[in-house]
Amino acid sequence: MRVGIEAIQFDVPKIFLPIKDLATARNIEPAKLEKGLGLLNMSFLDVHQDVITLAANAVYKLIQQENIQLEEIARIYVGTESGLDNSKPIASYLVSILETEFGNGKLRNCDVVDMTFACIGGVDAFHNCLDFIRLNPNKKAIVVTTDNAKYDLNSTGEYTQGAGAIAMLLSSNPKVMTIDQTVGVSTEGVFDFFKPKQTISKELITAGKDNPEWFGILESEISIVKEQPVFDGQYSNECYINRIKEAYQHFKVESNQQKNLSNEWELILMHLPYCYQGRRTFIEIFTEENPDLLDQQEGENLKEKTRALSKSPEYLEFVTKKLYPAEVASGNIGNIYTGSIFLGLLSALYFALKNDRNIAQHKVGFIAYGSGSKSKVFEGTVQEDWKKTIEKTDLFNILENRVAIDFETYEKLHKKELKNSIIEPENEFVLDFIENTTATLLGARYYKRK
Ligand SMILES: CC(C)(COP(=O)([O-])OP(=O)([O-])OC[C@H]1O[C@@H](n2cnc3c(N)ncnc32)[C@H](O)[C@@H]1OP(=O)([O-])[O-])[C@@H](O)C(=O)NCCC(=O)NCCSC(=O)C[C@@](C)(O)CC(=O)[O-]
Repeated sequence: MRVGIEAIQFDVPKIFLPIKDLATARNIEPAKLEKGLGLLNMSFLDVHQDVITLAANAVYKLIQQENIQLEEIARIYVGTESGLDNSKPIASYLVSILETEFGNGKLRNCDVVDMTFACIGGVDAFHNCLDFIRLNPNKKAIVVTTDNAKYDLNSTGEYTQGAGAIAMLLSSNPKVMTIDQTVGVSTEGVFDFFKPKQTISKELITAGKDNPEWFGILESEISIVKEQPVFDGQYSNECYINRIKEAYQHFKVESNQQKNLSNEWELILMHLPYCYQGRRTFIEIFTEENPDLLDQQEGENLKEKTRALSKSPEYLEFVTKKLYPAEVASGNIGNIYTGSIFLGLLSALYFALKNDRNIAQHKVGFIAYGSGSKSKVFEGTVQEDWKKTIEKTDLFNILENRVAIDFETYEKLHKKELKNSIIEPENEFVLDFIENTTATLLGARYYKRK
């Protein structure tokens, strides 16, 4: 049976910080970030936004674009690692937001939930819903990924920040792409990047009561989830590489394909925690799959030869054809955690469309990663009708029309010091207020469309 992606949409903040401004302010050579890591611009949330507004905007656009009747949606599964509540999922917020717009009770029989496993939680929600459709081919599901990839100021994660949401309609009428059932997996329990509940003192909670970052904390409680992760950057890279190599091998075994898959795949879509992480990692697989090319490289040992191969015309041509199309949006947005791999998919398809590349019926490879850690590798096939839906997303024009903010504004937004929006919201969902007086609703978030 054919199941997969019928349509896709996205939402990102209308503001961004140019990476060279961050580099200058932090005394980092701009070339390191721009040429070394591939970073150009970084999306950042405006005052009226959070991960729920991003998710709601992406789903709203998907519903309008595809003229979806809410009653026909059997599932809304959210992948996120930026949950705003330890009990009530983002999916539940989406139900009330969408019903306010499209009619009360329309999602009463819809199964909704959030799934969390760092950046791979969106892929988990995606696979879960695809399996559901395989069992129920007459049903449809929406998978939403939404995250605010926020790191501490002055940390090595700071220049990899980003924010955004992706919404996908999954069905047995996959006009954009079919997704195969076989999945390669590699898992290991590690601490490369995580968001532990931070224990803080009662005094600090009282002092911070008016800080929106700590909303909803009762004075009797002493734990909060901090937005920013605890992480070890270079170790997380190591985990990323190891998991991906293992999942890739597992995929070959599971799918009975011992051939060179990277040759078979027309496009390769990887989780991109920053733009060039995919190309800096894939060289390891390319090396194993091209031993003759490796032998031709200069160098005393495997490490030196691999490095030489990574700069070779053959690898650069491979990167330009297969990896670069997915990098275009990433370099202009930053990490969006659970949505990063799907943003890569949208970017690659939009890029192919704009460059008149004929990719219908071609196979693409997905390589997902989530810290903690897990990688999943799987395949999809682009469908004949892919162009019509992808064109409607207007991806590159929307990115082009965003507004740059200066470094000072960025720092104030990061510290939540601003009260007024940088860009007045228009045709979008906004966080209206957070209840802070009624005891039984303390911390409840309310949204509206402006
Ligand atoms: C990712 C790191 C560790 C990077 O750390 P870093 O120290 O900023 O950069 P680096 O030293 O690893 O690499 C810099 C590159 O720039 C080059 N360079 C240097 N100077 C120049 C110059 N002048 N001109 C041109 N190039 C220059 C330099 O040569 C090198 O390239 P290479 O030689 O290796 O190819 C850091 O940004 C970080 O800590 N990020 C946060 C964690 C992270 O993103 N980890 C990635 C893997 S884990 C993951 O993907 C999961 C995650 C994070 O998404 C979370 C989740 O699952 O929920």
